[in-house]
Amino acid sequence: MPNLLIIEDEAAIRRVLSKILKEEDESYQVDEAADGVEGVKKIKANDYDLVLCDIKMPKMDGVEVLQEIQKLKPEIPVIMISGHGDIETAVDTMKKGAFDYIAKPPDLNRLLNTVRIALDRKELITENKRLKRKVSKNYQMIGESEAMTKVKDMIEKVAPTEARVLITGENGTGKELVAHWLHQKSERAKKPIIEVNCAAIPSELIESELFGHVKGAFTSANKDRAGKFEAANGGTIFLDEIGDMSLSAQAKVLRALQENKIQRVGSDKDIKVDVRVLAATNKNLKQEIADKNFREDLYHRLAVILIEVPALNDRREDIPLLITHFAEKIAKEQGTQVCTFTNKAIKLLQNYNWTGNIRELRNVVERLLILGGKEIDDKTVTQFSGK
Ligand SMILES: Nc1ncnc2c1ncn2[C@@H]1O[C@H](COP(=O)(O)OP(=O)(O)OP(=O)(O)O)[C@@H](O)[C@H]1O
Repeated sequence: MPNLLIIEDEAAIRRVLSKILKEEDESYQVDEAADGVEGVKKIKANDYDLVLCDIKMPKMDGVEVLQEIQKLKPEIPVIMISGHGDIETAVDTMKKGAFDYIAKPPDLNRLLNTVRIALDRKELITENKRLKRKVSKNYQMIGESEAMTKVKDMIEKVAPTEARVLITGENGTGKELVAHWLHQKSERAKKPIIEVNCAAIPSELIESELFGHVKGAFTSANKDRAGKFEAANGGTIFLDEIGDMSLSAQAKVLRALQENKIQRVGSDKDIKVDVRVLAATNKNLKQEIADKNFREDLYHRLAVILIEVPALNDRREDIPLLITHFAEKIAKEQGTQVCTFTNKAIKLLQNYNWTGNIRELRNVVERLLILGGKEIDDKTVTQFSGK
């Protein structure tokens, strides 16, 4: 239900605006303030999705109110209402951050349109914030073992630089998580991180996926299309499972890294790109080089910094923390109660041979939560863990 506030000293205009808005949409909750001071007080006390604010008012004028809102709650869009004499001021308020302005007497269509657009934008901003919070929660990195501390320290050091990083480690150890942290803690964090799973894309499509193509480059290319490198411009590209990339794609990636230029498939026009490259693999690339499956020159370009993510079996001391973390997370996702694990149950899980690493540990915790009840003991673990 959108909450709107009208700040206007002329009672008649306040009433008209309020009526128009309520008639337009029954869900609009419209509140009123008779001057700037009252308006600011209300904004401090309540959550509004939109403020309509007159410019000329006694006590505190609209420009001051706007500045106050931007200090208090900058996410609220403000639409200024201007009289004949203050159109110039109204235009000026837009430079100061007002969403828009409408002239008195208000044109109905224009007013409703502006209100709708402002509310949509506010919703997008809120949604965006929520998603960002969710993403950063999802990418929590648990672990205080020596091995994990080393990884975290390395991330802190390397993330703000432009260095390319090769992340190695077994499946499910958290390589993708490391890549996201490197991006989030870099200057490029405001731009996207684009992930490409090189193993999941057929080799004949990988070049077009990475570099895009022009119409007619191949049978199904019915229009020009940008690739992932262009999409990541200004940000980061994360080439996951790079050990599975075809040799011809490797040659093109090498060129992109050497020259910061790419060409769409089917075109010889160079496109400049500014992309930081992070790559990950669970393969032993040195062995792949020896077997002629991976280019040595590309390896050296990619592995400026190497981060090796330890296997879970090499950092068992993190297992109790991870169990609690996943137990809480899963309970939250499923809306169930958080369950506890007895010391014996934790010991048992600590001593397993984890071949699927953290991903496998999460699955086991989930299975136990579903089947085991409120307290998980060693017997339940033996019964249900499926190990
Ligand atoms: N240190 C950690 N703390 C909490 N969760 C983690 C940690 N490391 C990994 N995870 C979680 O474990 C799962 C697997 O991690 P991720 O996908 O990063 O592994 P990966 O090494 O990239 O796997 P793959 O090689 O299969 O692509 C994800 O759900 C991730 O959020």
